[in-house]
Amino acid sequence: MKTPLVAVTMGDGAGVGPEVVVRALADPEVRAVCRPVVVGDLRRLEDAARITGVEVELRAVDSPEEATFEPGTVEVIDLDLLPADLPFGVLSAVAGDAAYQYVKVASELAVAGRVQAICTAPLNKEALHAGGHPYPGHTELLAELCGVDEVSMMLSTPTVKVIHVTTHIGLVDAIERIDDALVERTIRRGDATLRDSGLARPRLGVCGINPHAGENGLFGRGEEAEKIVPAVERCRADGIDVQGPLPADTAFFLAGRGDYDLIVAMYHDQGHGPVKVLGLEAGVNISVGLPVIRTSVDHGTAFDIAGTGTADAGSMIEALRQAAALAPSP
Ligand SMILES: NC(=O)C1=CN([C@@H]2O[C@H](COP(=O)(O)OP(=O)(O)OC[C@H]3O[C@@H](n4cnc5c(N)ncnc54)[C@H](O)[C@@H]3O)[C@@H](O)[C@H]2O)C=CC1
Ligand SMILES: NCC(=O)COP(=O)(O)O
Repeated sequence: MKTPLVAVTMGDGAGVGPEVVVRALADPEVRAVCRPVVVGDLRRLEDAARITGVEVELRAVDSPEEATFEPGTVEVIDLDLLPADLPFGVLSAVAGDAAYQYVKVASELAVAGRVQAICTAPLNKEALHAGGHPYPGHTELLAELCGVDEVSMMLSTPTVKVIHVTTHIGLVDAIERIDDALVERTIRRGDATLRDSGLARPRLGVCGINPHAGENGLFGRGEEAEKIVPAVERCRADGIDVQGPLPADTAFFLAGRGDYDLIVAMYHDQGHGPVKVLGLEAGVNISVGLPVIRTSVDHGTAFDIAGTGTADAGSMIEALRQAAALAPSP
């Protein structure tokens, strides 16, 4: 049986993306579960292979259909957008624009059904903006490229999974944006995703916004009662096994203990903080609500170590595995 075709975007060429891509695609376990085609810059990937000491042959192809997936070979749709002397670890508009172009090509391939999933290496949001693409991140960019209004970010680790009600907006704006309808849609999206992955009755815990989930009105301005309780009640009435609002720290403690399959976090750092404590290699970012499968590393461009050959490819390897697991049959 054929494994899924996965378009792997190289991310920001000045970051660790090229290094984690070549490392991950040389991993026999990854190659056993998917047929990867990189969308990026061939020369940059050759630099990364040299720096990391990974022995692979990099080969340009025009399309996924042309790729042969021979062992020891990594095939690349070479957009050739980066200057040969692009320094590692330095933010640039040219690398930000290139990162955008890789995602655009990968999403076109996925929407057309020519690959079964996208797996993204990290882009730098400031570089993306400098390159003329003012998206908060991949999630919002892919939503637009795929013609979808709302997508949720899920972080998946073996210990805990988190879906976010809001992500890339300021904290004051996030609290303003959260309402019961958005909380309800996020709970339903998270529940459906876990059911699709084979869990018959996922157990969800929903975080409050304020410390101690407001402690019955002691902290905050009643946001839990207004924005979260009605959503939880409607979902429970429909048979979803969801509890909350819970104090966020308690929610994560309980999830770590095994009481919940999925935590619903209200804002970016509420969900990301606990996941990052588990280690960079543990986390995979999954976009929930796109018409295509997209997974990603859960770390950034790491400009401080880019070009040194020390970047850990664990998150990229796990992101590729999960892309393959979630992808429809080719
Ligand atoms: N999926 C994506 O495209 C993501 C992109 N970003 C973007 O990356 C940029 C930099 O973000 P930061 O907050 O500095 O986080 P970062 O994850 O790039 O770096 C934080 C720390 O983790 C280390 N680190 C990161 N990845 C590593 C790896 N694979 N192996 C070993 N060490 C690693 C770095 O060296 C640094 O010390 C920002 O523009 C951010 O928006 C951040 C997260 C995800
Ligand atoms: N903190 C995760 C992150 O910023 C990644 O976002 P995205 O690029 O996957 O939208």
